[in-house]
Amino acid sequence: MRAVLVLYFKYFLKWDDDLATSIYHTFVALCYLTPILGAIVADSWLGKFKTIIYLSIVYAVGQVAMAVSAIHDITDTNRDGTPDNMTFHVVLSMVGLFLIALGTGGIKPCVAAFGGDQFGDHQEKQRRTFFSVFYLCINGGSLLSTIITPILRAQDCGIYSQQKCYSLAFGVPAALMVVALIVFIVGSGMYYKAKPEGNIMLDVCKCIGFAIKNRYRHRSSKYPKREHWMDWAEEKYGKLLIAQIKMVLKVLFLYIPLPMFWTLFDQKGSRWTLQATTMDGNFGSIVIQPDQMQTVNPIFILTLVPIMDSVIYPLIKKCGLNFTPLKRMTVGMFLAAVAFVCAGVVQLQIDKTLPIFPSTSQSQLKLLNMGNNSITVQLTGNKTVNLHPHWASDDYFTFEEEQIDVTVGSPSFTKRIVLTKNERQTLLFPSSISDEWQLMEDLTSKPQEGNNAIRFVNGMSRAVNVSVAGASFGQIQPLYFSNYSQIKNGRKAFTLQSGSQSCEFSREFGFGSSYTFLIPSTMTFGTNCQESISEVEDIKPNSVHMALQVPQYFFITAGEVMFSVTGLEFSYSQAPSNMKAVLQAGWLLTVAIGNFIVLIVAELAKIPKKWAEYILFASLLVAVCIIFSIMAYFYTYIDPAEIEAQFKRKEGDNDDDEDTKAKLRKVEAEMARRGSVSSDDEDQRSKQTSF
Ligand SMILES: N[C@@H](Cc1ccccc1)C(=O)N[C@@H](Cc1ccccc1)C(=O)O
Repeated sequence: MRAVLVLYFKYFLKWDDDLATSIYHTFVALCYLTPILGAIVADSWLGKFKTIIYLSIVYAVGQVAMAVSAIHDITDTNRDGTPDNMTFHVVLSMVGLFLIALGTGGIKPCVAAFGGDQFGDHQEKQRRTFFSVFYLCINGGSLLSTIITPILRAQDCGIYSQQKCYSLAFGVPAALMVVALIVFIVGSGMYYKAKPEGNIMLDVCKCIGFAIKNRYRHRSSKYPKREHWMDWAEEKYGKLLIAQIKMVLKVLFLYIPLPMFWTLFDQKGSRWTLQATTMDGNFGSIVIQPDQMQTVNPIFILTLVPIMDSVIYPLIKKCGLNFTPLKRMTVGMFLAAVAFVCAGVVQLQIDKTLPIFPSTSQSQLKLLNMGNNSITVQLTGNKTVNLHPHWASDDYFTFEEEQIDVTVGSPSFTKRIVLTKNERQTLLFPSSISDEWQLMEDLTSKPQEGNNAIRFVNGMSRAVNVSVAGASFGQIQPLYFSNYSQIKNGRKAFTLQSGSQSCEFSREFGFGSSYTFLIPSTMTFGTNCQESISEVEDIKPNSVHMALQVPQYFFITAGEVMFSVTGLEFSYSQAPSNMKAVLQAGWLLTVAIGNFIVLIVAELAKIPKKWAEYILFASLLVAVCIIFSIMAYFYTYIDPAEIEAQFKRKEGDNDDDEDTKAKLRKVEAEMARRGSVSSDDEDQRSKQTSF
């Protein structure tokens, strides 16, 4: 759905680029923030199973709302193919997106934690595999949707008029979501469903608040220190709750540096795609568009996750190395930094091929002879150029002056030309040099999105109409020129028409070039005018191949597998039983914060050299990686189920309260179900050094 969202905003709702991208990013950020709500609902009230079901319904309703909002016929009363009441479509789609974000919040943290719940403590390996499979599924879905949804959107549909079918692109995922929900409900009897234990988040907040207040009240040195600041809640709250809060806080503290990973990771969708627009995407029989390069990430995930799980990790274990989850995450961060170094190196190669555009104190000029005779042109600074008929100077001349004298032919004819600073221009010489000279504004940057910028100069004495599939250059007046039109890569056939006569010529285009085509006065209209048209290359096509981005995608994805898949499993295994979904949401929060940092960094990091920006990001991540590895060094892995059992047992011994004893029996039954060793074994106890 995300794959076509921006296009829906732009072409259906008719929003401009800025509004479309802002709403898109807000929606994505909301999708990673709402898990906090979903997790609180699951852990405190509904339990994970019911939360997944209810919020999947919310999600499906949101998706249906999106599909309905994209039916143009609903408000197309005059049947001209465009909606007549745009407010209806905007409001319905915003409601739809809000419901989807809310639904995502319920599903994402709960599915991961609910999946984890299905495994006992003796099934650590299987649980790890589950998190890998979970990740594979997300990426399989992501890959399929990026391929299928644009195809669905490209279909024409409608009752009164046929338009691009956004409703199908939103409707098919809605239908699939309903099917998935039914499958999930049908399997209900097969799942283990842990019961929620009341409003745990409220208890947690109250307990933390009390500990802080109590610590402040006893700040005087006459009170003995306690091992942990949370121990100041002991007067009012049970040891178990305090121990559980300590577990969560320890993990959350460890999460502080993690958003930096996602800050780099999320830039593959923005900076790396922009980088791809300055590269050549021709892979022989297939041509890759810049934004399609992003699919390399899920493709690599689908191959790297099984390789890591079945080859790399076992191999490392065989070598006798203890590759703990936190070590994996550290290596993952480091690999992401390597990916950015690769991106920097690729950028250096690209920079070498980019044209040198004029600085703020310079202007650049190209000369184009429209006439049928060679001319000699002399420019200020003793620059002399011979221009053949219908020919242009090879490159631009750079000037620091604001105006220059241009002298042509013999007997010579001189004109003073006023140049524009920071601009590129082309000076057109007509056949009869005493006629008016035209000055055209050229591009001072590569055309956007890997497109090619094309324009025509009409050297004929009659108007010519030029068109190409998907673009029209309009009617070009004699001895005048057209505006630029953006065309995609591939072979393009142009039709030139003057009165009842026409002719065609075609040409292959790469990525990111700019051409001026001259229609000479000598051209005769026939079936083919291929030979007659002169072309002037203003900006060379991209020459650094997009395949050079593959190494950076490989490293960032390898980093993602080590960091993200491990992080999901780590968040589950280190969370107390009643806060599993909450810690999953905490993990997703690091993704959300990373997304926000990207927005801030995009504004702040205005380094003129792009390659230096990549290296800066890589260095920042290495610094964060070092901080994280130090924090990880001091982290002690725990077995929350075992700790909880010990506390319950102790509470049960000291307490005659039936409720506590019932809770203890429940925990022990749960431990037995999970196959955990419920013993007083000293060895077991010593495993949890911090508690
Ligand atoms: N490799 C990415 C591909 C992707 C991007 C956007 C949406 C779906 C997939 C990926 O797997 N991203 C995951 C990362 C993630 C984070 C937290 C919990 C589970 C997975 C994503 O869902 O964004």
